[in-house]
Amino acid sequence: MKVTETSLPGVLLLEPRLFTDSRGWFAEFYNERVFAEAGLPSHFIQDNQSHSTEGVLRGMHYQLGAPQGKLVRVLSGTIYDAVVDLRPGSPTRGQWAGFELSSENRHILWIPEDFAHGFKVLSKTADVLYKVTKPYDSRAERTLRWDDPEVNILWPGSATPVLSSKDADGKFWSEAELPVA
Ligand SMILES: Cc1cn([C@H]2C[C@H](O)[C@@H](COP(=O)(O)OP(=O)(O)O[C@H]3O[C@@H](C)C(=O)[C@@H](O)[C@H]3O)O2)c(=O)[nH]c1=O
Repeated sequence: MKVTETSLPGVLLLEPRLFTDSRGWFAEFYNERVFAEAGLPSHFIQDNQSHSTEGVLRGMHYQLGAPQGKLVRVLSGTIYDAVVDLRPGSPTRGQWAGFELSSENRHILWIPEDFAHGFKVLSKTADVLYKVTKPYDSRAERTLRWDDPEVNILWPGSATPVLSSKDADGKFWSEAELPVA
């Protein structure tokens, strides 16, 4: 597994080793020992999958006071995955980073706790699978606006994304309840 640091400390891009033969390929996407050696959590309590059509944008989501670490990968299609650092005291708080994840590149994104997370679907459809470290808690759930002008995530594509009503009502950075130390 190749592990690459990103512009946001703690956010890691993982590339599993591919074993190719005449039948196709094989790869380990999660290995408890390898994750522990890389300093990543090796205990995940839930696997989630979502299926979306082109132009759908889900995000930017976080759980206040009950943060989840997320391990994100794409089973089919291509997404632009974006994270915003919300960590109290972090030198990169308020900064974002974006990554193209696809079933072709098989990249995996590790997102630590206290990041807002979201993605936009760039292919006809996309299936996204992600493991989380802590339980889902709808009361703790918060949405930061995908198009907040202060954070200013540069999403690919010009069309207005398809949003849930919850995400369309996301909070601007200036008014959002953010994690505190
Ligand atoms: C996230 C989640 C949702 N649900 C339910 C609640 C709701 O009725 C339905 C759809 O939920 P949402 O609209 O919040 O789904 P979605 O917009 O896909 O939410 C997800 O977005 C990505 C970007 C993330 O990072 C995830 O952590 C999660 O917040 O599924 C669960 O039962 N368990 C869960 O863990």
